[in-house]
Amino acid sequence: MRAGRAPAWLALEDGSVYEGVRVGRDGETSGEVVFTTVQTGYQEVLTDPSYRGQIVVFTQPLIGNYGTSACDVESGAVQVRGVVMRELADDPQALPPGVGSLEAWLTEHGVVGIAGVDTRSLVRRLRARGTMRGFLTSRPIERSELVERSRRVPELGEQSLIEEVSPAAPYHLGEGAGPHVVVLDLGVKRHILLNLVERGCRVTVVPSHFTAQQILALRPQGVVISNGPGDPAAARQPIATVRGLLGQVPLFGICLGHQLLGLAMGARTYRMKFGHRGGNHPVQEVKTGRVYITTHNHGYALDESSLPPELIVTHRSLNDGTVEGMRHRDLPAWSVQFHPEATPGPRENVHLFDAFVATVGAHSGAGPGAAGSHRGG
Ligand SMILES: NC(=O)CC[C@H](N)C(=O)O
Repeated sequence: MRAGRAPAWLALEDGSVYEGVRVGRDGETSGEVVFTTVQTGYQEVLTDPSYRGQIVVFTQPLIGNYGTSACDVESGAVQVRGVVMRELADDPQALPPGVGSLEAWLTEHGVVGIAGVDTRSLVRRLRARGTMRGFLTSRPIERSELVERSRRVPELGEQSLIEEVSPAAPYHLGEGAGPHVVVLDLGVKRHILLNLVERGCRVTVVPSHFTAQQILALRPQGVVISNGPGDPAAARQPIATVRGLLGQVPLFGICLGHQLLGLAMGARTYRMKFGHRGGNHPVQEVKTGRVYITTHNHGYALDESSLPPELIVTHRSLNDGTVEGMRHRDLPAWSVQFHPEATPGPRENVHLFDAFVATVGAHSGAGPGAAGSHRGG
């Protein structure tokens, strides 16, 4: 990292303050401080709408070493509230010609960041005490005031994060000959949409306030309930929507969508101590015993003891036993807590999109989603 950078500070609600150097925009920001163990894929993380409201700490000590690209984004904006790293790779000579630097990209997107932080100690603290709220600034402020500001940050459940990332109006993608799939967009990652389009689906993306009736009126053959930010239990309208869709059309829930499927059926979610975020989480498929290395980004999970008997657990985390996937015993509805689109991360679960598209095809010809009754997506 180049010398002579301006200072910056990160304060946590437990009273600790980390000093480092400023990266990105001059200014201040605040949010829930979480860490991810991805080794590559910093742009995918920073643009994933599920991180809305959060300041992300990278455990990988060197960030930015392969620059930035327009393909590696999960949405049109940087979604995190702030970024924390050990070392920023900021030597422009080290990048191939034409490849932009991470710092220029962060500055362009108005992101406030800090580097030079002992991220190992910070992550150990977050693991020991649990996720905490934080305040990040490049302006010198009294230490007690820094900590006080971190304590004033609203909890995720008190913020309308889904509304911030969901589109204002429906839109269409894909012109393939495959099924018509509606995506309830609660902050969907771009690569979930691309996986559907690549499989020939005609996709209608709808805003988070769409009701089950509005969605069924579009005559979908399948519905994907997307990932998204915040506390799932606070997402009242989407929970009601999932309840109304269940049994009417095949459903596939991803991450937040998985939690909402459980909540819609009366299960409970809880806030995890420090969550799962990374590209290296082992998940076991219950039926086969097979272990997959998967991409995660969740701070909440379904309480297995609260699941109704109709919901069968299909996947569990090998790190801590968290429910990572489930299916409905009788209806075409299933979900995963991890990210099958795998951006960033191992692609070994993209076959779940094949399974969904095949199920959607198999259910066409009966009910409101009949292929022949589709009026154009
Ligand atoms: N990636 C997601 O969809 C995250 C879901 C939810 N906001 C959580 O943190 O658990």
